[in-house]
Amino acid sequence: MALDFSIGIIGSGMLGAAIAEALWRAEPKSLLMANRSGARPDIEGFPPENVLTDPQVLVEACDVVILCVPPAAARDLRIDAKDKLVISVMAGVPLSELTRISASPRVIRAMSSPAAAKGLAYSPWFASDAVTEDDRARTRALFEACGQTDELTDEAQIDLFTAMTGPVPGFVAACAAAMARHAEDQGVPPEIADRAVRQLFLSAGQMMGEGPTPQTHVQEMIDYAGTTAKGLTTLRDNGFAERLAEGLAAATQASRDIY
Ligand SMILES: NC(=O)C1=CN([C@@H]2O[C@H](COP(=O)(O)OP(=O)(O)OC[C@H]3O[C@@H](n4cnc5c(N)ncnc54)[C@H](O)[C@@H]3O)[C@@H](O)[C@H]2O)C=CC1
Ligand SMILES: O=C(O)[C@@H]1CCC=N1
Repeated sequence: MALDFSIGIIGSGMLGAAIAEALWRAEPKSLLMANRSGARPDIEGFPPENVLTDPQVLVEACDVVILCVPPAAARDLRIDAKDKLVISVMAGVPLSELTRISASPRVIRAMSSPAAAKGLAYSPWFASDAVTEDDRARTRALFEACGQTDELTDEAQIDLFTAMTGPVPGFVAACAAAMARHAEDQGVPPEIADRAVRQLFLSAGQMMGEGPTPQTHVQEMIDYAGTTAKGLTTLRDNGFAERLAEGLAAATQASRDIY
């Protein structure tokens, strides 16, 4: 679906600017942004006059409004968007609050990531009862311009994805950093460890973007019974998945507690 509707983004920080970059590339009918300073995001060809300082002026000019301010700022944000589709990508702000903030019954709570700028975000979303099929089509189109997207049937899972896919490179960076540190501990110069690990994660990301699932990749390497199998089974037997799950659960809980 073409972005044949007008879109406004309130908040043009790291995430708002990344989503705007993706949407601008998809040539929407119109794209406005609002922030407190009126500063223009660094997006090639984005007209400075499309950046406003009054969120309500933006709302009145748009069919779809995306809320992208910090969760703490959402407490004081009030717009009158009662006949608009309102989508939030804010961490931890519940669906019920979105109607209070915007006066719209047609609200969507979503998660996305700054990888949207490269068209690589994963953006799951959960819709209120009043959201129409037309709204759903627009939401899908908008998030497909940012990468991959899914509609969820359980709002609580948005907190899980806030932990898992909202931060990019997030938990994957933690794994890369641990590998680089191990190489350095074995005497590898830091710049070589850094280059090696970046190349590994770049190639791994591309290989896992298609083909077998990650679980299948792991099982295939274990079944191959070579050097990697020894390492993977050691990780498995020492609770790697369980420790990672603890980290994700803590971040998920932080999303539930933030607002
Ligand atoms: N940065 C990230 O990696 C991710 C961020 N998020 C969520 O996206 C939202 C924005 O995060 P960032 O872009 O990182 O924040 P940021 O601090 O980089 O930018 C916040 C933006 O909101 C604007 N703003 C703040 N208060 C405002 C108000 N009352 N009215 C209008 N504009 C206001 C600021 O001027 C700025 O443009 C947050 O709710 C965060 O939880 C979600 C996923 C990933
Ligand atoms: O860490 C954070 O709070 C933001 C929200 C989701 C990902 N990053």
